[in-house]
Amino acid sequence: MSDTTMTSSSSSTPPPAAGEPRAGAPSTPLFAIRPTPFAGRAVFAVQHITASTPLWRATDLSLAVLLREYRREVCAQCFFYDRGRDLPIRSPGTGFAFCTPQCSDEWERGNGEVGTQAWRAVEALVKKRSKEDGEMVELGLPRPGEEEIQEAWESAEARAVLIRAAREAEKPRGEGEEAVRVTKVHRRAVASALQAKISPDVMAFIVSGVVWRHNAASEQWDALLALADDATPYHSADDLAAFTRSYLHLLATLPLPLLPLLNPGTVFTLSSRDSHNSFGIRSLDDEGSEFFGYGCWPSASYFNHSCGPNVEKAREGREWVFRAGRDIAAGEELNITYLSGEERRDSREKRMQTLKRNWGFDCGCHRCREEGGKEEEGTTTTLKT
Ligand SMILES: C[S@@+](CC[C@H](N)C(=O)[O-])C[C@H]1O[C@@H](n2cnc3c(N)ncnc32)[C@H](O)[C@@H]1O
Repeated sequence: MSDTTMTSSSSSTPPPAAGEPRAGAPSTPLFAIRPTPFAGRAVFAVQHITASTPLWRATDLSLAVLLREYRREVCAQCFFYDRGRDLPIRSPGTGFAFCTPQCSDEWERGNGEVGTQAWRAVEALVKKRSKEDGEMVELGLPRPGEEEIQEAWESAEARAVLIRAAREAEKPRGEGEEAVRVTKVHRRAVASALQAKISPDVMAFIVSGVVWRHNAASEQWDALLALADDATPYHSADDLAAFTRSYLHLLATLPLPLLPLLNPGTVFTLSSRDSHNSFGIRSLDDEGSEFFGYGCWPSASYFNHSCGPNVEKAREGREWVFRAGRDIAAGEELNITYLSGEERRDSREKRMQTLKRNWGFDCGCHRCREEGGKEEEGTTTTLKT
């Protein structure tokens, strides 16, 4: 695979045959994952489940972005939030805050030495620059198509080659090894990447994903690859530009051991899986009105959405727990809701718009079909076994 191939990404194991479980998919005697006619795979009860039964606990957080504006108030490890108060422990090097020394230690352990160094490097460069625009996602702009995405990454990679060569020169040379020749052209490529406009939250997305991949076992990467993907994950041309710019900036900045993983293939794969699978990390009271950021828990990403869900989900620190919201018959599809508390009360039309805008699908759940007066078979189905 070339570094700029956007349609696939290397997996360490061959894809499973039909009917075989997917890497990282949840496995329990209570439910099974099966294909549906119109909504990809979904989760189906394989036995009668009584209300409140715990169904699944997702502990497999992969990449996560804590928006920069919340970094003093939300614990970077367990996402604890004290109604806007600054948290007691602050890591000046990385800019993250923690609720306890244990959370701070766990965060460092999870990121490892190289990961912690990477976050320090990013903080040092973001701190030097005022927060620049480019973080706001303008809605309603056309999304870049596959060709535009491919071209943007190819053009970024042409510059990346020069930056990589300049960074190679930082490596200590062994005896007899020829020194890398860095010319004006290389230095200009590095300087221009460093001067480009910065997008701190996009940078955080890439760093989180690349550090996670660096530390993850190959099965964890396979679990991410197994998720539903989005071939056009960028909201707008500006969003795509923020990604290619941040990629070059990070190439000029991150610790050398991360550079082999920092390539268009990996960065695109992270966006393509994040797009249809991330969960918002929100405040736990007030119906989640504060949006701190988002993260991807591969094992939690097999539940389809319903506007009248039968499964309740709740975040407990860094984990998600799923429980039956009511009695569920064997064969019924298990659905969560992708809508926030407020959005759930919206009209059918508004809910459908929100889901289309944020997730890119036309909701085919029972509630939407009933409210739309449609009789035909929709996308949410019952498993007939
Ligand atoms: C988190 S994934 C859920 C699992 C996914 N169906 C799969 O095959 O991996 C979210 C995607 O599932 C599909 N989906 C989920 N709920 C749906 C619904 N109510 N109607 C139509 N499609 C839905 C959409 O393609 C959406 O982007």
